[in-house]
Amino acid sequence: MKVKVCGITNLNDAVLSAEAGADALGFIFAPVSRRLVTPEAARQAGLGVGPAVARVGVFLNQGLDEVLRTAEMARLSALQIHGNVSSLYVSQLAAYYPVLRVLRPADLAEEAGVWRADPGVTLMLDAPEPGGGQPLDWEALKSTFPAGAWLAGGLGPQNVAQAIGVLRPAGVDAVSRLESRAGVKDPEAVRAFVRAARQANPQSYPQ
Ligand SMILES: O=C(O)c1ccccc1N[C@@H]1O[C@H](COP(=O)(O)O)[C@@H](O)[C@H]1O
Repeated sequence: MKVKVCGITNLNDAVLSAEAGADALGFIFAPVSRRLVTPEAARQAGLGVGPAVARVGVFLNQGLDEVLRTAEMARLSALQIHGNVSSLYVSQLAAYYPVLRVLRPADLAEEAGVWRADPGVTLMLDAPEPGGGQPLDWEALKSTFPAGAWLAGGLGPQNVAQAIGVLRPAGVDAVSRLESRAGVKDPEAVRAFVRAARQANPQSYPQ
């Protein structure tokens, strides 16, 4: 299972997250975000942690050209795509980068099946308001959570093990509960989150 620490805005937080054992760092380019980062800052932070850590750019309803130009400038290794976009849009991006396609629970029935046979697109379930720190109803999602999907939404050191036990996601992702303030990581929260995710045993919660 992969662990992503999102909302990275500086080299120091990138290094502490990588040293804590994160498999992926998230850089948010959605203009509405309180963790908005420039491509240059993302490039410096992402390249500062070496080749083993994925550098995921987060986008929300942004044009294809803007996404691809930003990805190139920031030296991203993958794209996380939120928003009301077409499957053609996602497929066009997936021709250049591995894609995490973020869906809300309400979107699952309509869109989850589209990507089942596409290895270049991985689903991630998140709350309707991304970056809001609101957990999903994991029990309610048990019957529809797609195999191989990642999970986000209000995850932190205190609840990630339970979420893993209920849904067995292929990856977990968090931002709000890992910060001392928007855009700045709390080192101990990051370390505790990665540790809790790594130690979680999917068999340890009654199914
Ligand atoms: O965090 C944001 O500001 C944000 C803005 C626009 C799109 C995505 C954003 N964050 C993503 O939301 C998940 C869940 O956040 P949280 O842990 O519930 O606060 C986060 O991992 C980002 O990928």
